[in-house]
Amino acid sequence: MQDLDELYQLILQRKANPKEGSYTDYLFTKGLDKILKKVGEESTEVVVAAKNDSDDEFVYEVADLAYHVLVLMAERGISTDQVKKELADREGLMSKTKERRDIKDL
Ligand SMILES: N=c1c2ncn([C@@H]3O[C@H](COP(=O)(O)OP(=O)(O)OP(=O)(O)O)[C@@H](O)[C@H]3O)c2ncn1[C@@H]1O[C@H](COP(=O)(O)O)[C@@H](O)[C@H]1O
Repeated sequence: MQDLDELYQLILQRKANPKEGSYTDYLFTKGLDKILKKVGEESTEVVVAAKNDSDDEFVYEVADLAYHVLVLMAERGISTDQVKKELADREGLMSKTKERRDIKDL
């Protein structure tokens, strides 16, 4: 069982200690442009899979995209905690916006 935080930590470990035969290491060695290309490709694959009937294929492509986004975050030096904080801040902001919308709709 591997959650996104554990996967991110493993990706950071690969960045700090390159491992022979590791695909993550291969991406870091190739650099930012290669990682961006993969994120672009995997995003398109998610869009295509979402239009098809297979949930398994869709889940597979979302997992591929999640992995490549985590590699991109590690390359850019952004932690999962920073994204979680952004989402948490947004939660407060969104509920305030909703309150304002509800008041306007009265
Ligand atoms: N979650 C993933 C993961 N998801 C996708 N991929 C790789 O992403 C690639 C996507 O397939 P593509 O056909 O698009 O790419 P490709 O033809 O293999 O490679 P390119 O030449 O296009 O770059 C595959 O090679 C997958 O193995 C992943 N590689 C590694 N992980 C995890 O990352 C961790 C570290 O793994 P290693 O880096 O292999 O040690 C482990 O927990 C792994 O499970």
